[in-house]
Amino acid sequence: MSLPSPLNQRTIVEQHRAMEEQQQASFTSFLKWAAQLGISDSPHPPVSSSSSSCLGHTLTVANFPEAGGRGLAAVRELRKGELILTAPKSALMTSQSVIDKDHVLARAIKSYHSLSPTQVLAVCLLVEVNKGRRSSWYPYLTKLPRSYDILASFGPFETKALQVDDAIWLTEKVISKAVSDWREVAALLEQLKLKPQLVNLKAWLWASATISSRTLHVPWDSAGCLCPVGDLFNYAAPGEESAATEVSVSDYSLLQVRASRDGNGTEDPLLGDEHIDACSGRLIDGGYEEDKAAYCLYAKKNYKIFEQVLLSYGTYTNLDLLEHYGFLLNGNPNEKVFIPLEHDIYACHSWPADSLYIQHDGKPSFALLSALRLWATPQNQRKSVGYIALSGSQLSPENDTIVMKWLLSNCRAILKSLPSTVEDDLSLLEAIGKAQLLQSIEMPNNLPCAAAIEFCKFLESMDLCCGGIEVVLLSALPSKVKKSIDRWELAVQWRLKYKKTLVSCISFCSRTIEILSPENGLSR
Ligand SMILES: C[S@@+](CC[C@H](N)C(=O)[O-])C[C@H]1O[C@@H](n2cnc3c(N)ncnc32)[C@H](O)[C@@H]1O
Repeated sequence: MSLPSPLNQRTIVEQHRAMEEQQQASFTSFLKWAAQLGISDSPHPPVSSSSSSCLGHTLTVANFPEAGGRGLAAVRELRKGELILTAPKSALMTSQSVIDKDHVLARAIKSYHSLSPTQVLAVCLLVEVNKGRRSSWYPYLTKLPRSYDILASFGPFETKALQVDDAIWLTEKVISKAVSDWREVAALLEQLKLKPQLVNLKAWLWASATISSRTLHVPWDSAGCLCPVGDLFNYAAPGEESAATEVSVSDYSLLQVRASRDGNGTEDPLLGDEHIDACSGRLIDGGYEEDKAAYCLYAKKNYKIFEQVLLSYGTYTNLDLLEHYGFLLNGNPNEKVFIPLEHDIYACHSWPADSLYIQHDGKPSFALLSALRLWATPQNQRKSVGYIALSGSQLSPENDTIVMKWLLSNCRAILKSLPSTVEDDLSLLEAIGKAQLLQSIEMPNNLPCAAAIEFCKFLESMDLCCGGIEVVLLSALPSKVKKSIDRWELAVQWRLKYKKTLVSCISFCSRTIEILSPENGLSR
């Protein structure tokens, strides 16, 4: 196949422009609709709901290709702690608000007591989508993404591309949970006589991903709420903003805390806590405020005009971000790399397993270092030095050398056991990026062996034979292939970050061993 001719390229550009204009017009009417619901970025919203937009005083919708795509930008300088968006309770889409207005759904759902709050909200969402233009949420529903890249949407090829057992295990677990959740609601969806395309697994995955990646926490429903416009804020890791401000900001999880969704919606005890700004004595990101009967969002830091205004949905590793939101961060300060630990390492301390990891900068976590120091101590001496290790202090240079050597050789062994190297992954990402940019898949002839094999396997998994093809235009391919390329890229990016952290750990251990060596005079 050949690349588009200049004439065809012009037609594509024109089509694209026409589509953008159409989208802009529909967004303008969406923002007007939101204003009518009482959503506003002004601390003093107009009394009548005749405003032509809910934005413009503080925020505007903008595109940030490098940080989340569609998001919200400041239209003026914002001060930390300033109210930036208010959405009254009536503008929040919750299970209750949908069920209250739909008697058929209310009657049907009564017989399904065992469904979790998240399942109920997903059913409500599908019911509203099924209504089409008749739904009072229609302007909002049409602005939701058509598909998501969260782990539950990964296919077998993309799952395998994660390469690391823990990540593959988690992906398989979330996929099978999504399938079993769907099976549990299948009878209800049938009973509600939704259109066939809304009762299948694909639709269920879409609804669950919408909830996973967009709901805000509300105190009365552990499934959270969907907040038009309020769900357009992209994510910044908590703590990132403190570098730019004087007061350190506490970590308040604004979007729904995921742990609370697991099981039967048991609340996370932290959710009851209000995380208060040390200066203003007020919620930092925001939350539902009973006295105002509204969801109120506040600037987490000072913003310059046109800067993207971000929220911290919570503290997440890159795997968590992929699981719940379908993206990952470069330089995520909360990244954790877990490595396999032998049983006797666990047996000699009481640190929780999830505290034993390698940090994003390659250093072992406080607990991992402490646990390894104890494990590297002869068993009969552990009791007497236990408190020193627990306090984070070095037991001896020799002990630390053993620990660093253990870590170093384990990181090396893990890297060796993985099917591709850092260099392979970098080449693969370049090839994937080129395919996305040129909108065509071409098997590059200079790929390293492991990357070339994977590229070929991708083509085969998409039923695009690997051997004979030269160029396949993405625009001519089903969206399934384009989505798969995006997810494959995420998987490669994730495993590359994992490997880079192990490489940093190896460097850290080598440097430390060097410093501790007798030649440096630090050994006793
Ligand atoms: C609450 S929505 C934010 C608005 C979203 N960009 C949109 O267009 O509707 C959360 C989703 O935005 C994207 N996102 C948010 N923050 C991001 C970031 N820092 N980098 C990349 N994607 C991000 C992810 O797809 C995530 O699931």
